[in-house]
Amino acid sequence: MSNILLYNIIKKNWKDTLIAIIFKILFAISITIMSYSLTFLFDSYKLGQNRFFRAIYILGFIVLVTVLLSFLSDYFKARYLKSSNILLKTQITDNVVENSSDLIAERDTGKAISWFINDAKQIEAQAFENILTFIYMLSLVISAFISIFILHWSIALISVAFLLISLVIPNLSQKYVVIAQEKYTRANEEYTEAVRDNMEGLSLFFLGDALASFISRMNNASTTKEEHQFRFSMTQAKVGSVVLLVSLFSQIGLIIFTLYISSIGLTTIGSVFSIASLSGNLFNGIQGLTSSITIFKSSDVLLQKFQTKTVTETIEVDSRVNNISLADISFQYDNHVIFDDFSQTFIKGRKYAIVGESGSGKSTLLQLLLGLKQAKSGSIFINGCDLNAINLKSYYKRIAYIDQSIYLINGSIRENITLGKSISDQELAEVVEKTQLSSFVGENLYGLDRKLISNGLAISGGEKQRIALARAIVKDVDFIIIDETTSQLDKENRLAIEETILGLQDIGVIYISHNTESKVLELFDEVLDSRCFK
Ligand SMILES: Nc1ncnc2c1ncn2[C@@H]1O[C@H](COP(=O)(O)OP(=O)(O)OP(=O)(O)O)[C@@H](O)[C@H]1O
Repeated sequence: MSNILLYNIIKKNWKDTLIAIIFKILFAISITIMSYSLTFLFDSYKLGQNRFFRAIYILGFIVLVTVLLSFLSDYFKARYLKSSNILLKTQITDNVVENSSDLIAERDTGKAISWFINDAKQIEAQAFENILTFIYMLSLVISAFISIFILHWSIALISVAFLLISLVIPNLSQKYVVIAQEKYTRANEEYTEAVRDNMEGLSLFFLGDALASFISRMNNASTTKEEHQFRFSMTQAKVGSVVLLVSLFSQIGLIIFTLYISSIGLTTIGSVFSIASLSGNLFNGIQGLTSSITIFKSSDVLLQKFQTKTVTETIEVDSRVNNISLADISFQYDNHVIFDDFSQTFIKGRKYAIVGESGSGKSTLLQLLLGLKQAKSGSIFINGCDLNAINLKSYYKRIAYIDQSIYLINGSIRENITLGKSISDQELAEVVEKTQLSSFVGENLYGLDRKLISNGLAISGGEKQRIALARAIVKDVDFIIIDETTSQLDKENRLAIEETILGLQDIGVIYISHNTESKVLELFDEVLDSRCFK
C-alpha cells in the first residue's frame, strides 16, 4: 500500500477492517453461488419434478443466506467506517496542530475547515468505502471466473480475452481523473474559505448596505466550486461510460458463445442461464474493480495531505527565556521592504513599547519574533540559540502573545482564561485582580463561569482585552508580546491595560502601542520607533 496514512489507520483498526472484508467476500461468494445454481434449476427441470423441487428449495435457501450476508456485510461496513473516520479526524487534527504556524501566519482557517468537512467525506468514500468495494468486486470476479471455468473451460478462455480489454481501457484515462480530483479538492478548500470569510463579514455587508455584494460573492464562490465538481463528475462519467460499453459487449459476446457451445453439446442449456448471470457478475465486477482502482488512485492526493511529516530535530527551550534578539534582520513582502539589517535585543523583565505609523511593520516584527514568518536574511536568537533550530511548542510555553484581534472561544470566561489548564481559584483571583476584571467577574469569582459565545459578542472591547491579558498572565511566562487592539478603546481602558502591563514583575513586555500620545509610554524602559526598522 503506497499510502502510509491509510496503512496506519487500517493497522490500528485491523479488527473492524478484517471483519468487514470477510463479510464482503462471503456476500460476493453467495451471489456467485446463486448465479451458478441457476444451471441446476434449469437442467433439473428436464430430470423430473422431484429434482426440480429440490433445486427450488436449495435456491430458496441460498437466497435467504445471501440476504442475511448482505445485511451483515452492511452492518460490519458501517462499524468499520465509524472507527476509521474517528481515526482519520484524529489524524487531521494532528495535521492542523503540525501546520498551525503556517495556518496562523496565512490566516487560512477555511482551508483547515475544508479538511474536516470535505476532505474527510471524500476520503471516507474514496478510500475507506472503496477498499470494501474493491474486495467485493475482486471476490465477485474470482468466484464468477471459477464458476465459469467449472461450466466449461472454453468459456473461461474467451472471458479472459474480454477481461483484458476491459482492464486496459480505463487505465489509459486514469490520469485525467487524478488531475480533476486535485482541482476539485483545491476548489473545495477555496469555497469553504470564501463562505467563512463572507459569513464573518455578514454584519459588514448588512450594515454597509452592501448585501448585493454579499450575494454575488457567495454565488461566485459556489459557482466556481460547482463548476469543478461538475468537471470531476464529467471525467468520471466519461471513464465510466467507456468501461460500461466494453463490459456490455463482453457480456453479450459470452452469452452468444455459450449458446453456440451448448448447441453443439459441449455444455448444457442450463449453463446459458448461469452464464447470463455470471457474466454480469464477472464484467460488472471488473468494471467496479477498475473504477475502484481509479478512485483509489485519485484519493492518494487527499491522503498524502494528512501524512505525518518527518520531524526534524529541534532544541527544546527548557529554561527561562532571558532574551530575544534580532540580528541583522531583513524582510520584505514582494518588493515592499519592511526590515533592512535591523537588530534589537529584548531582555526579560524590561518593558518595550513599539510605536510608529500604520503599515510600517510593527505586527510583522511580532510575527518574526514568534517564528510565524521567516526573515529573508539575519537571525533571531532565543537565549542565544537560533529560533529556526528551536522547538516552537517549548518556546510558546515560555511566552504569551495577544493578537490585535483577540479571539474568545465559545465557553466560560474561566475556560477562556485557562484554555483548559488547571489553575487554582486563588491564582485566578490574583489574576482577576491584577487585570482589573474584578468588577466584571463579580464577587467570589462567580462571574468566571459566565458563558461567552460568538467571540465574546456580548462583552466590551476593554473586557475582551483584559480577559486576553489574564490569559497571558496565568500562563506564567517570561515574555508577553502584545499587538494592541486597534478598536477604539477609551482612554481609561487603555491606561488601565498599560498600567497593568507595566506592573508585571520580572516579565518582559513587547507592546505595540497605537497611541503615541499616551503619558504612560514614557514609563516603558525603551520606546522603539518603527522608523528604525530600515
Ligand atoms: N501577508 C502580507 N503580504 C503582503 N503584504 C503584507 C502582508 N502582511 C502585511 N503586509 C503589508 O506590510 C506592511 C506592514 O504590515 P504590518 O501589519 O506589519 O504593519 P503595522 O505597522 O503593524 O500596521 P498597523 O499599525 O496598522 O497594525 C503593510 O503595508 C501591510 O499592508
